[in-house]
Amino acid sequence: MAADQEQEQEQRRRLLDVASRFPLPTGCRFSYGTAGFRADGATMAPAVCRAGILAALRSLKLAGAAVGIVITASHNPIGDNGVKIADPDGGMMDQQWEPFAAALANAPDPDALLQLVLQFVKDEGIPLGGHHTAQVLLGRDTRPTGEYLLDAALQGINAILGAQAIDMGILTTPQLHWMVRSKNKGIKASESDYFTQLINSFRRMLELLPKDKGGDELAKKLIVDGANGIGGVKLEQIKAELSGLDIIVRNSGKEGEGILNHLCGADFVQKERVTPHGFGPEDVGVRCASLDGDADRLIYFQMSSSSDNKVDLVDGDKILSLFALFIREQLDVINNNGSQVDKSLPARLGIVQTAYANGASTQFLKGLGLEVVFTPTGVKYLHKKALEYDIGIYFEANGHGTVVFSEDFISQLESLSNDLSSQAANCSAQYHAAMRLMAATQLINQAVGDALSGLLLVEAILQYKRWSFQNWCELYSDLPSRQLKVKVVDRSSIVTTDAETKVSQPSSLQELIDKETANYTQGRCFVRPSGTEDVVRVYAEASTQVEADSLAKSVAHHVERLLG
Ligand SMILES: CC(=O)N[C@H]1[C@@H](OP(=O)(O)O)O[C@H](CO)[C@@H](O)[C@@H]1O
Ligand SMILES: [Mg+2]
Repeated sequence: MAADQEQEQEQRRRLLDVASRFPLPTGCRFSYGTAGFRADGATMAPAVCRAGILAALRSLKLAGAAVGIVITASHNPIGDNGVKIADPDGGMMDQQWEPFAAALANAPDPDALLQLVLQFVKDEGIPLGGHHTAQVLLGRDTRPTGEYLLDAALQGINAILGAQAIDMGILTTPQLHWMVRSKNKGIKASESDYFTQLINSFRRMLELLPKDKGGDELAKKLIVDGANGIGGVKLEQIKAELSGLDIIVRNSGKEGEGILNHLCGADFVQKERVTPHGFGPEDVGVRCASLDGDADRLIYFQMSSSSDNKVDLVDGDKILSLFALFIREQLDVINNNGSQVDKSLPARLGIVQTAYANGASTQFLKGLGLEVVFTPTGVKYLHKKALEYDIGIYFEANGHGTVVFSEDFISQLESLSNDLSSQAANCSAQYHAAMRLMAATQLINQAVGDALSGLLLVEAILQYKRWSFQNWCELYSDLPSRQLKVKVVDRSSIVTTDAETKVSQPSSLQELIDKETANYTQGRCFVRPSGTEDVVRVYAEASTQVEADSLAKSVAHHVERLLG
């Protein structure tokens, strides 16, 4: 008993101590946004330290399962930084904990922080006091404030008795998520295990290419814009082992090559529709890809003319469409093979998009007979929805996305592959389709969207289909669209519904949007408060660029007038 009381005292002392080492500056307020906390890197230490406390508590609550912390601000400017927490399955932290995360980050003084933690552990039944272990894996990107913030996170984790922090080094966001997921599955979880899995499954995909299709070989050259972030660094490490591809990394993050996310990266190229820094006329006609600063976003592009720097863009919606076509094709081969009717693989395939998905992509996917559903913006919503299917494919237009397979589906696929491999059928189309799906489950990062693994799956599928960039780009034509940002006094005064496609408050705003939209052919427009910036976002689509611009502009005026 006395020992228990001592432990309890020690726990309180540690929490008070760490909170006084990272005081919250007056007037500072953190909100848990679409992807964790994000702000000027120099101001982030209190929030990151408290995220460390939170991650350790989360691990304690979940019987010591490993939880992850990534220190990154993704595509934001180099001066910013942020922190995201990964749950034991490798996905984003359970949303039910977000209010506590925000309250903890904003606790005004050490005593308030202690009381908050004590109340929370009581409510949640978390075994505080050092009798149980907790484990937190940490990773960070290449930002200059990363090391200092990593130390703040370590101090936060170490303030919880029984918690162990493991620094996994400088990583892409999806690498850390993959490590957390693998560790909790009891499989090898180091960086070299991650690379081996990617390289081997990519090789298997190429070994399974149809030999009899004919036609031109796909150009092997691929130029990757690494956004001067961590993704380019990692790709440089493995590119020599990727047979069948000739990868050139630009904006690779090497000293002197440029500034993180500045005039480069997936966010820049997708929004501006121009070439990133470091690309020029000699690259016309070459397949190119862009990653974002922490390599969880992927887009493709190609320059079509040397007279300007405009690009043809393949965004997340088209990557999703490519994955959907490929997976559906393999399922069709497996299930419609006349000679093996007894061997089928029933699978519910679901496509998950947000309101930002280009309307043409949704129409294309629905036209294929696929089930398409919508969630609010943010991977945490999309991923969760995708898990409801045997195979769930989700992407945001900006290039965040992945494919998830249910455990049940994977075990059925495994047993089907085993059955077929032991029969004369092992050279059949059905067997190859099953093997391709198996390789895809290994290649794609099922924890979270991953630009590196996504890129390799794209490349394998393009080779499988013998599609050039142009073939892919012409799958459907994007509807012209426009995104605008509006500064308002309080963006939280806008409340949305129906996966953010409608405004419920102020109600007069939705009436105005409807009235404006009705004036345009193929018009679609919605507004929502951003979860990462202090702005209201306006999105509009219409049959011409001029109309999309004009619709966005008139709705932005209404937002300004009502809330500015
Ligand atoms: C329109 C848009 O691109 N929104 C982005 C952006 O969220 P906002 O809540 O819109 O600020 O950042 C998120 C995190 O990176 C990303 O998931 C999302 O897609
Ligand atoms: Mg990112």
